[in-house]
Amino acid sequence: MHTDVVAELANVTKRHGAVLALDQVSLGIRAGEVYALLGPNGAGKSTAIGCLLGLLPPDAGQVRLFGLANRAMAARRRVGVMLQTATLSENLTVIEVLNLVRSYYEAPRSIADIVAMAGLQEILQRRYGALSVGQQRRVQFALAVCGRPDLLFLDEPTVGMDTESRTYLWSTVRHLVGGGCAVVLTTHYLEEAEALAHRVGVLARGRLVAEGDIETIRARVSYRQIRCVSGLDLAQLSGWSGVHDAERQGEWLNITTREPETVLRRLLQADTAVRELEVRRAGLAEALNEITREAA
Ligand SMILES: Nc1ncnc2c1ncn2[C@@H]1O[C@H](COP(=O)(O)OP(=O)(O)OP(=O)(O)O)[C@@H](O)[C@H]1O
Repeated sequence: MHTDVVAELANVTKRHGAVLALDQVSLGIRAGEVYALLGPNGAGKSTAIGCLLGLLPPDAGQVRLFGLANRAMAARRRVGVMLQTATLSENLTVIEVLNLVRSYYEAPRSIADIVAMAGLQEILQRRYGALSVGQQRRVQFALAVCGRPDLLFLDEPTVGMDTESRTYLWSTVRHLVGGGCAVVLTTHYLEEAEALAHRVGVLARGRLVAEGDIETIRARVSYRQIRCVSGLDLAQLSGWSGVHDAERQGEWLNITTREPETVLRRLLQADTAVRELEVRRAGLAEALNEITREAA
């Protein structure tokens, strides 16, 4: 085991009735990293988080936080959580909610720090229940960090947030992680995983089917995308050797291939007027699709 692992699932299996939600999953989250847990709906991400947090007892395997049993108070004190649902009193103002939750901790962050970290300046005196979804999300983030956690769980943290709030939260997360905090992130915004994650774990049908940094995961895709402006006939092009798929968007051609060199040579010969040529590896989305398809 890595010495700086702060949260760990070791061979964890968890069933919900007949559904095998986690199938012998082992993973470890290290201090100072963002670990993104990705995968399609129903893959087992929330179940994995529930097990790590001690909300769901595993049927088999071990769960440890900071090397301790995850229900140990000494471990739980060091954890901050922002789940998808939060039950907070609608009638309290934001500052009242913050002060209430701060009172649970021996050495909470100062109000000024929390306000700056979550961008709450404008809404401190507003009633929580009257805030927009994105504003409530910012308050929930503030509550998750107010006890100075060493391990932070962010479950779809930026759902409902506008672009500016999202970017703001990302920069705060980077700052926290720079200070040694570990973050477990689940998100369906792959842009968010690409922006934040040091490592990614991909769950599919309860199994951890891939793990590594973003580049390693992206490298699992064998396809390349060729994009260019060309007047070539789509039907003809689709029949070329090496072309997996081809589509036209106005004057643009998008070609998917596993043999970019072969296709490029022929393309340049067939159309000497080709412009705006671009070849790229498929993105994280295509990689995840391919990985979960293989797993199925
Ligand atoms: N309380 C429950 N009772 C029965 N089945 C459940 C329960 N909770 C989860 N499941 C099932 O376990 C599997 C894993 O669910 P889980 O919520 O962990 O997936 P997820 O990856 O978090 O999905 P999503 O992206 O939709 O949030 C799914 O098939 C789900 O239907």
